[in-house]
Amino acid sequence: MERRVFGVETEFGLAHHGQGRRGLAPDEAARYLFRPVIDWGRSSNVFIPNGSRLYLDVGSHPEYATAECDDLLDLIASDRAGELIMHDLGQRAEAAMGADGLPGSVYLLKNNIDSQGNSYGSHENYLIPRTTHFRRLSTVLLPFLVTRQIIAGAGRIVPATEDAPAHYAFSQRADHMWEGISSATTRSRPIINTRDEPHADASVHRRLHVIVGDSNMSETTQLVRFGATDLVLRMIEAGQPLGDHELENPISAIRHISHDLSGRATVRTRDGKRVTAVDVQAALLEKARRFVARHGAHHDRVEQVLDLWGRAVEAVATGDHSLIDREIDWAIKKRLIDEVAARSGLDLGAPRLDQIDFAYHDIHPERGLFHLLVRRGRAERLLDDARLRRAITDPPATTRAVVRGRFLSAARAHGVGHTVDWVHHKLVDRPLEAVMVKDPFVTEDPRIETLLARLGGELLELNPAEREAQSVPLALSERYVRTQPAAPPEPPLV
Ligand SMILES: Nc1ncnc2c1ncn2[C@@H]1O[C@H](COP(=O)(O)OP(=O)(O)OP(=O)(O)O)[C@@H](O)[C@H]1O
Ligand SMILES: [Mg+2]
Repeated sequence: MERRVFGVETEFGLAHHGQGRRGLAPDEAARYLFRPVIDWGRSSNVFIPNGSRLYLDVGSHPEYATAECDDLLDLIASDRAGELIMHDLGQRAEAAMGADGLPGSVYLLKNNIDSQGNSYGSHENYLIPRTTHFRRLSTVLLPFLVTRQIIAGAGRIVPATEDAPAHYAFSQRADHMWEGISSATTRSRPIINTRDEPHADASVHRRLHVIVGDSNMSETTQLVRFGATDLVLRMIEAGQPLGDHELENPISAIRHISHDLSGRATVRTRDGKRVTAVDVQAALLEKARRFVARHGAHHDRVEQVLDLWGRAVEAVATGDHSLIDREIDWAIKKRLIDEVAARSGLDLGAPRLDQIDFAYHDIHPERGLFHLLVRRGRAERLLDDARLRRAITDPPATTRAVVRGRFLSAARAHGVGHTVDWVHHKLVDRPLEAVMVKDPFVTEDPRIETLLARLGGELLELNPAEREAQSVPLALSERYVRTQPAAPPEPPLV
């Protein structure tokens, strides 16, 4: 595909630590967290002006799904904006709890395992042509995803069991995946979910739903995670021969690989060979390099993706983690844990190191250890604060998220009931005029403008300072005000 749509959904861990008393249970804390969202949108499942979705399912893992992006940096910016939005909600929840006589601290973690061992996800979405052969997803993409943890894992201290001492693993999610490819619900945790909900023209496209990834704190790790996956998909789509690494048992392989930091653990392929994660990644990387040399780079970060992908594979193969310990989450975090362990004479089973593991994923910009490492120059960034701040309010400029953001912001300014999802745009009073935007690459739609024009009145767009000054979370700030009273509206069709 020349242009691809990407989206990533992140579920956050949530905890409340009470001051001088027990903290709130996570579901109660979640209710506080989403109070401004419900006040704003009358629901705990809303699309917001930047085109993304905020969602609180039953349970207590608030979710943010980025708007559709067709550019990797937009995707990373939108995902990082999600963290800032959650942090803003967290600070407000903390204040509201305090006002209700429940002082304490709200913790929001962008990781995948809570202290009870429950797992929650970071789901990737890739638009692919419907013609992509399913078989190649299992022979090429699945082995790529099973081994991708060595280049994009978030790392984790695994507590001691009867069989093994405490140790450091590549991945947070690996031990929590149960199937290879399946169309079952995401609850059964297939690595690739084939549920057919393309949010696009179903005769042309599929939405590939990848459940296996770890949530990343590091922007550079995200770049290699999404960028390498996109390159592998491009090669599959181009019909490029990529060898066959189909695994005999992807689920035992993903666990086995995660727990062996030497990268030398072997797993069996369907045709009886034994391969390591390094073998699989190095082979696909080499193919990708040749593919790019032949076809050219399709975006301006391709070289950076290939370079970092290469260094990550080399770091694991040689054990020289310093090649990536400012850019890849598992290595950034491991370096910190190793230093504290050495300085304090602790072994990996020590509770203090466990706390560091969690605190790395704390999204609080001052308290979170990943952010501290960035400030100390020990972790790289790709995007500046201004870009992240824009992504809180503005949709990515090159996809239909622009249309969604415009529609819902305008409908709000007009004070009319409306519903939207990834594809649909509807005014409650005019259900027959609902507009479906199936093409995720369009950025304007005359039917939407016609529909909005029927509401009469002029809208004035507020500038960033005016949006900041509103008393709601910035992500929920109004984009327009109406400057004239509405003309008597045209009667709806029904
Ligand atoms: N046509 C598309 N192709 C690829 N990704 C898309 C497309 N349309 C939307 N997306 C992305 O897919 C993600 C959908 O997130 P959402 O959480 O709503 O979906 P879901 O996982 O199917 O639903 P749920 O979480 O309720 O199970 C978003 O990140 C969005 O940007
Ligand atoms: Mg989702």
